Amino acid sequence: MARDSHLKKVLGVEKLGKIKKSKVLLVGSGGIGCELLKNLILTNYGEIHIVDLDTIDLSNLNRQFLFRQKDIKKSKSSTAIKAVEFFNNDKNTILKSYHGSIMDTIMFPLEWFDQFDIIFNALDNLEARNYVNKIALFLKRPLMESGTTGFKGQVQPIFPYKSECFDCIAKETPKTFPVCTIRSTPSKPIHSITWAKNFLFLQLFGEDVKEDLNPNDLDTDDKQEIDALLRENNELWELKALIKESKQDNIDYIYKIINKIFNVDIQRLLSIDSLWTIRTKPKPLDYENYKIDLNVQDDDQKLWNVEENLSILIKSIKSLSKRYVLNNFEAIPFDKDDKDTLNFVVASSNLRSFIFNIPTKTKFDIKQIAGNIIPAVATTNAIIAGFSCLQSLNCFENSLQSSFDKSRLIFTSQYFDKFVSSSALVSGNKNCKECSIKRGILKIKNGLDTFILQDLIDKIREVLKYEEVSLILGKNKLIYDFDFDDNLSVRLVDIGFKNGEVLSINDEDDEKESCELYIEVTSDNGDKVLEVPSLDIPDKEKKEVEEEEEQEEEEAEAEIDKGDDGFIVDDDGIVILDIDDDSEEAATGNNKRRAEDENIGETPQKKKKFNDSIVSDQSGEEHNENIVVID
Ligand SMILES: Nc1ncnc2c1ncn2[C@@H]1O[C@H](COP(=O)(O)OP(=O)(O)OP(=O)(O)O)[C@@H](O)[C@H]1O
Ligand SMILES: [Zn+2]
Repeated sequence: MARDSHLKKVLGVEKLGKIKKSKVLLVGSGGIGCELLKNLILTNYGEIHIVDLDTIDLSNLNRQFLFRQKDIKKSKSSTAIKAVEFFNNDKNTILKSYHGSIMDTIMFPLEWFDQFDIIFNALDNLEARNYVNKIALFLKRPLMESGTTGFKGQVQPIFPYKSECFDCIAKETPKTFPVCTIRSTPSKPIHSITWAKNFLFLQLFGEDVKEDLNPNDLDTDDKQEIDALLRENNELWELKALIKESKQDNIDYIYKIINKIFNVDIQRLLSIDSLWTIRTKPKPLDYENYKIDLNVQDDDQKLWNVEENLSILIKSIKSLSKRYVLNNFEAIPFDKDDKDTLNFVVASSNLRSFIFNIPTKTKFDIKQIAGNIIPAVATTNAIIAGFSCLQSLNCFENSLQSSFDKSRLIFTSQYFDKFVSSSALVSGNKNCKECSIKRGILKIKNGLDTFILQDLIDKIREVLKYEEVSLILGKNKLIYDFDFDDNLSVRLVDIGFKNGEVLSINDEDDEKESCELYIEVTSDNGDKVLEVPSLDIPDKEKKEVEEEEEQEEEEAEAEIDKGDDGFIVDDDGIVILDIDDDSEEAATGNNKRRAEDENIGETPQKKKKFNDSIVSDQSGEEHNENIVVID
């Protein structure tokens, strides 16, 4: 009761009344989700449904404060709602949990989402975030998007078709390196680690498929270098054969492997003069000069010397080979928590770094890098969840415009003099593939196995006023266009129409905008229904004129309205975070190697690259001045 009167004072009777009547969806009950669930209950939201696909793991307990040791292996969402009963002792809030992926269209069809007034995302991956963003667009439902990575965090209130959506700003893609940098001319610790984890380890203990190296993919025009790489590839295949035949009491094969990788291959690279005109030459490593001690400690905080790295590498190869042979040559996956795989990567990457005169790293550091770990900070999650809840209160304004005006994008960073900053919401990106097009629901009732594609196309022409269309089902299945009419008399069910699929409609004459329809399949004992929504699809030209007018209006408004609303406003002061900017821009001409060396990029034609998952910020979002988010 005390909470209720306090909330009344802070929020006002009217707003609190609306909150109490609201039903909201919380997606994810991990680091942010646990905090957010508590906040939403303490704000007296009427009904909260929480979805998570996972069970509780020991590593969650340090920050997902609703979970205890006894809960390990239990469903996150149901455990979370049991734990919060303590805050919900007046039963003010109705709670419901679901164990499953939010992208499961059978468990969570669009009409299920439709019951919610606000959606909160507390997810850790791009795919699910993109999916929920799309759902919010279909239903025009406010979405509070949030994410953290270490000290960095972000809350993005999304008002579909009014503010930027989650996809309006391109997300960082995993960082990649040219094959040649990794295989021939590494210059940073990350290059050595990527080589050890994504090349050497896979070659020796990965899937039993010989890597098919295509010279066109190599980002180099140097014939000698290409020959060296191809030869190295074949020889590695032979080394794998050595491992397969290995006998545990004889480790000569390990010395052969080490000699080949750290000596013979390096000698071969050294013989290619063109590589070393401006670079420091690598120094081949002769293992015979070092004393091997198989009892050496693999201390994770200390930098290992060459002898220690060699000894630990030998030990790890020995142990991995044994596992490989015992398991009938089944691939061993790299796992940061698997001592042998991690030691292999640490020691071999450090040895490569010694050879190429690159600083070495501790096991602790390499584990973070190779395991793609940015430690989650409980406080950042708590702060971001707090802001997500606070921002949701703006959904209860009397107009969408007012909700938009009051809401802020919130950022946290690792800079303590600017730990929190915020900026106003902006309109959606006109070129956003998600929110620049119209959306609606295609209702198919009792007729999935009756209606044929021709029926649907007739309706599309009649209702949406397209003349000639092309249709794509799901991500990329072309089911009809001007030159492809094979499906016209095929039943929708046989083409692949099903509940939760999305149908993209494009104008073959390129006069009208495209649109997307969510396919909703239902059945009862009633009539057969095939209903295309009327969407008023704009003409492309007309849309452009409207957009220009809109932009002029916005600019005029921005001139007048320069006030702030009491938040910590710091639009100009948004800090540029440590995004590594040796990104790969396009360079022209054949001089690929030089372009890369001078850090001015490389050719856009390059196809094969090593994927470095480290700095990938998988679910990452780039915002304003390179603020990145996730978790
Ligand atoms: N498609 C999805 N549907 C439902 N829940 C999801 C989906 N994808 C991710 N999640 C959940 O979102 C939550 C994100 O929380 P968090 O970022 O703290 O991750 P975590 O898996 O709990 O922790 P960590 O990744 O650090 O071990 C997780 O509980 C995860 O299970
Ligand atoms: Zn968008």
